[in-house]
Amino acid sequence: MSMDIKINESNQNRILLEETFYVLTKKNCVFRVRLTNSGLCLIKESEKDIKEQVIPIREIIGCRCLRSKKQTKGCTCQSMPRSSSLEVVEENSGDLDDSDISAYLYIYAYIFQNSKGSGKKRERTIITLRFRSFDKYEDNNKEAQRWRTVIKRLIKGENVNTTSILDFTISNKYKENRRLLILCNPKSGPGKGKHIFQHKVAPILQEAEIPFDLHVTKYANFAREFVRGSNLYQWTGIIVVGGDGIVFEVINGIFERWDWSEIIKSIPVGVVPGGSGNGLARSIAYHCSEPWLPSPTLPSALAAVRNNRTTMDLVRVETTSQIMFSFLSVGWGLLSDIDIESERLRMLGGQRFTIWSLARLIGLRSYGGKLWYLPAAVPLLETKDVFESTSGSNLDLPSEVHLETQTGRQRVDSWYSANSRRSAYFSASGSSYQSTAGSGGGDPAQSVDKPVIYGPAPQIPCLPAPLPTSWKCISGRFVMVHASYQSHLSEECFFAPDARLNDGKIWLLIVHAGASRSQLLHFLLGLSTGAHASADSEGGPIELIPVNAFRIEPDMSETGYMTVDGEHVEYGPIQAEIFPSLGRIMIP
Ligand SMILES: Nc1ncnc2c1ncn2[C@@H]1O[C@H](COP(=O)(O)OP(=O)(O)OP(=O)(O)O)[C@@H](O)[C@H]1O
Repeated sequence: MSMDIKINESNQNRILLEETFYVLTKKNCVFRVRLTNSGLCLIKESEKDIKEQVIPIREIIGCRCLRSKKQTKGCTCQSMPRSSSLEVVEENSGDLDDSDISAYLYIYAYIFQNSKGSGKKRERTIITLRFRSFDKYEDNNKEAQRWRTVIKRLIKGENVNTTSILDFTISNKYKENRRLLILCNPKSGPGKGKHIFQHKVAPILQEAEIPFDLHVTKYANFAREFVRGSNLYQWTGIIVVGGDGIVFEVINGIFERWDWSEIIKSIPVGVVPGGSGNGLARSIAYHCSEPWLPSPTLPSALAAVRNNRTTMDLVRVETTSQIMFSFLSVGWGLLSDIDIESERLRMLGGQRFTIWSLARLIGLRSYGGKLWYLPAAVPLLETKDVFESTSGSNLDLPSEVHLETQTGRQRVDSWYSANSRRSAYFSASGSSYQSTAGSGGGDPAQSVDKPVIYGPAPQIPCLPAPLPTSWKCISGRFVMVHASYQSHLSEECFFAPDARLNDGKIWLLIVHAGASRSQLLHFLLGLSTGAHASADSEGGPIELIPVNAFRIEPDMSETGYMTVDGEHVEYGPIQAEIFPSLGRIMIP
């Protein structure tokens, strides 16, 4: 066992490529740059000392080979000298400077740094390596391309050995085989979806040299129809730029395809937050210990370019008229009221929830009905990615580093197990269902076409059928019943602190009508920090219970709101069951 670890460690640190570079502006300063399976190591040797910094491969997102750009002649009356900053272009550009035989390798990294006060933060760093050891550009380019190929393969998670590097010649240079579908909602949140994509995501895709096709949604349900009707196999991933509503459309569009099981396994979904809630994007960042800063697009953009993906629990939701697959929440009562009624304050972004929470607390409502739930049998097992900080004495790299060589040198998927565990109760005989109403967002009263919903077969009795005695039942009045399968319902709502993307549990929060206003205020304030979720809540006025499935039967003499992933669905009986790890999601 320990032998294996040693072999593995030495493999991680074996030098794949090494080169010496010089900093033109600093005399007697030499950089030895090494590439190993675990990262890019910069060793700075000066007269005074030797310093070293390793940039882990997981912090590098891409690299590009470029040439220097032809200098444009300055105006004759120009008195200032031309800027010394390097201008580079693509190898095949008509604008390149033939007189410079150097090949430049630009390496783009987003390095974790502990900034004072604001905790962990990623800083963009560009390392420029100038290859000019040879007399001809072609030979220098050959070297730069070799480095590029090794770095790209390492980013993709491939294990590169020293013998294969010899094959990384120009004719065998790295070719990207990924292509992303971008679905961007221009109307999400404060209406900045397109801006976010152009300014925050596209530049990172360009640095990573990942091609993409951008489709801007034209109307509600556009993304759902697009996913349902397109040849998705031309893309290796789907990036959604928007809020949870558009993610809901994409996921349900997948389940409206007969080949849903193939698509859900092979094409991961990534989300770049642009909505007013952004519960999924926030939960992914939390799951991966990524810092969440005021404009939190970086973790999502990084997830889009990396090859990392993980499984995510999905929940099959059944109402009297439709079946849908949910990734975030099912709600009845207070939080759903806030979600739907605050729509009119959409322009305020996330603030709308806070303002409407206070309004609803003053005019508090409760709803009568029955709640059944099936408690989760197995306790939660937490798996968490930990970002290690680089050890040793750091170089404190600035945001740009220019270096150059010396001249003149010579799982068995859960839906299968779900099918095999089909209970004797469910009524549907296959795994496709016809909705009787328009499924998905918008006004539930508005009936559109009737798409077939495919997906795994249910494991619980269908909605009107009686439930087994193993289910618990509470009958009474509720301020709310809200279920979540993610840690965060929105950027500010830390709903289920112990929930993880794939913990296999639905976290059911029950607020009984007996809860006092001060308990409710305490509860609402605690939602932002997770303080509301105390360990021994069971039996109290506010309970948080992990379950596998639940059913709500509201008293139909009253009216109210019900939501699935923040989308309005018809008021009435509703039930939900977990399908652990059914989805695939991109993670940073
Ligand atoms: N071009 C469009 N015009 C009008 N509505 C659209 C358009 N594209 C998508 N939509 C609808 O906008 C709704 C809301 O979008 P989205 O979820 O992206 O933002 P949000 O509601 O602000 O965020 P969140 O769901 O996180 O609160 C979606 O349900 C979608 O159906």
